[in-house]
Amino acid sequence: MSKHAMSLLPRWCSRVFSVELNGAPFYFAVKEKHLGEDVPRVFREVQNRDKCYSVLVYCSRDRIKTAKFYGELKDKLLRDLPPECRLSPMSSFLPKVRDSLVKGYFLKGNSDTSSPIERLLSDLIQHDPVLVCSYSPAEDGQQWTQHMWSETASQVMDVAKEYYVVPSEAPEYHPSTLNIINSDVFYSFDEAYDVMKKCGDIIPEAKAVLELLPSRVEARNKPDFPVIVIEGLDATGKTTLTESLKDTLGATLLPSPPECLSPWRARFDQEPPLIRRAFYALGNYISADQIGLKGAKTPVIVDRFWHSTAAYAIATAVSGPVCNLPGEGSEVYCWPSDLFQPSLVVLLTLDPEERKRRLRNRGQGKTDEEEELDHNQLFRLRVEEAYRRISGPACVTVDASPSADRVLQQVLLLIRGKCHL
Ligand SMILES: Nc1ncnc2c1ncn2[C@@H]1O[C@H](COP(=O)(O)OP(=O)(O)OP(=O)(O)O)[C@@H](O)[C@H]1O
Ligand SMILES: Nc1ccn([C@@H]2O[C@H](COP(=O)(O)O)[C@@H](O)[C@H]2O)c(=O)n1
Repeated sequence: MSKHAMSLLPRWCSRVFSVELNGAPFYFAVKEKHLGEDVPRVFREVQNRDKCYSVLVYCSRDRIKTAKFYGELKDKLLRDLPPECRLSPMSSFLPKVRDSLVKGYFLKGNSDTSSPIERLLSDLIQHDPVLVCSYSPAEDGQQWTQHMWSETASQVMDVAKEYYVVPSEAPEYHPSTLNIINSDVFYSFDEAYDVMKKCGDIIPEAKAVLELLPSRVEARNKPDFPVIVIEGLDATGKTTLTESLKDTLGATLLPSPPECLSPWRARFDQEPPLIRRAFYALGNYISADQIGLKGAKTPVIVDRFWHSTAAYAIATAVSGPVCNLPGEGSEVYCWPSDLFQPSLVVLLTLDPEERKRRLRNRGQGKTDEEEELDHNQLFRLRVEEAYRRISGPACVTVDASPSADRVLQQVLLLIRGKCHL
């Protein structure tokens, strides 16, 4: 067994395992002795002929490689596994222990597919950073056991220990919340920069992004003029409002991510969350630099900023209903201490049906995340709630359903109240 896999073992019996079936998580744990507990739900409906496996990707020191490999693993499994084999997202974590989450996949096959599945897993365990387990009924035929596989110099064996699987309670928050900090959301320039720098060897575009970054964060003075950020889901009217604010206030309008990143955006949108989110986080620091420059001469209006970066990242990392999000007041919602704080952040909200109507009328292409917003009402609710929970500055919500002019007047009132313009 590799030394990385060994490091997962000392607290193996304290770990909780989660398998996501049709979007709902099922939790189980393992025990060395069986004390008459139930069979976990995820195994209850498994037929006698079925066989189950887990493939967990343990985190090597190279986070970039691990993140890339996790995405590639899914493609490989989908491509090489027999079509009858069912693949579900899986994770394992130590409750309440930060950064303890490891992700992977749960496979369900049957006696006809077990040989090709096992051949593929044997190959994986010898070449890739994975920990493989198989699950089978215990001798009494009532319980299920987990067998951990181990690779030796020449073969793969289901070695080590046999554990019983038992039901486990759902954690208070979604397990993904354990790893959000500095993997999905970056709280300092240095953390995001570090990821982008390490990408340089495998993603040539990363070098071009690094060259665009300001040399020193917070190097500029605080802007003399107010800086107003407009946030909201797509088609809530940000572009319409920011254009009007620019004209009415004689302000400078800055889009986010900044225009200089446009050539690289589609490239980074294809990358796993660690890399993609580092790209957007760095975009905010470039915007902050531009804000410092322009804000010395005019008020500045920014179309999206940090709220968008954090809210979309948190809402994507966590699945299921809004109650799965990290609790209100969690450090996950804190503003990065080294990032410029705008004078006012306005969040435009809109009834989902009206938003869809505006999207249809506009008739433009949509990004995958925008498609997701359309199809997945829970995702939309999680993004909106994450927006509301971010603090330092918190956003002020404005109903965007009245006419464009009424929305403009409403926001001007807020700006005049808060920014003395
Ligand atoms: N208050 C409003 N009432 C009715 N229609 C509006 C209003 N504001 C904007 N629209 C229309 O809704 C559509 C979406 O608006 P807009 O492009 O400003 O949204 P957005 O938030 O910038 O979207 P995205 O983030 O996807 O760029 C446009 O066709 C726009 O003309
Ligand atoms: N500061 C920002 C701005 C945007 N994003 C991400 O971009 C997507 C929405 O942008 P649109 O141009 O389509 O409005 C969304 O996926 C955000 O995650 C960001 O992260 N930070």
